[in-house]
Amino acid sequence: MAKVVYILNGPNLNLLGKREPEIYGHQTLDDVHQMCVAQAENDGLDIVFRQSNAEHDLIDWVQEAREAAHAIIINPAAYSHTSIAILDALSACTCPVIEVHVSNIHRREAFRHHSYVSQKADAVIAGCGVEGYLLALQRAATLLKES
Ligand SMILES: O=C1C[C@@](O)(C(=O)O)C[C@@H](O)[C@@H]1O
Repeated sequence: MAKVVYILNGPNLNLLGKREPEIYGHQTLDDVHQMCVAQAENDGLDIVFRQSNAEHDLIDWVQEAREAAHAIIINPAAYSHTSIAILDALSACTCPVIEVHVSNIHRREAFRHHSYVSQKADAVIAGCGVEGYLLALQRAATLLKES
């Protein structure tokens, strides 16, 4: 049976492609979803791809992934910098967690430099544009092959 990777996206990522394209690029979240489906197929992985602007949805989905996923890829967006609750939910998971940021958060405003989620993440990918999602999937596939 194929291993399952949850790919969770936080607030405002529904506006990818329209929002600050000079920072986040021109590809939409739907494009990212399609790219991830194609790569996951190559790696023999099943993906669950979701986005919400609500912190509680992300927490509920991480709790769901705790039972259902073999790995979690998460772009918590602005909640990276504020949400101890998402960190706690991820900390309750035993599967690999990979954090993705489209932009290089370390080259931006100081308030973006710290991510609570990074404390739990096995890997952090930032500044690779939406390709970061594919790199995260590649890493998840490697970790799942090793396990
Ligand atoms: O919404 C986002 C997107 C982001 O997570 C990124 O993907 O680069 C970076 C965050 O600082 C920001 O709040």
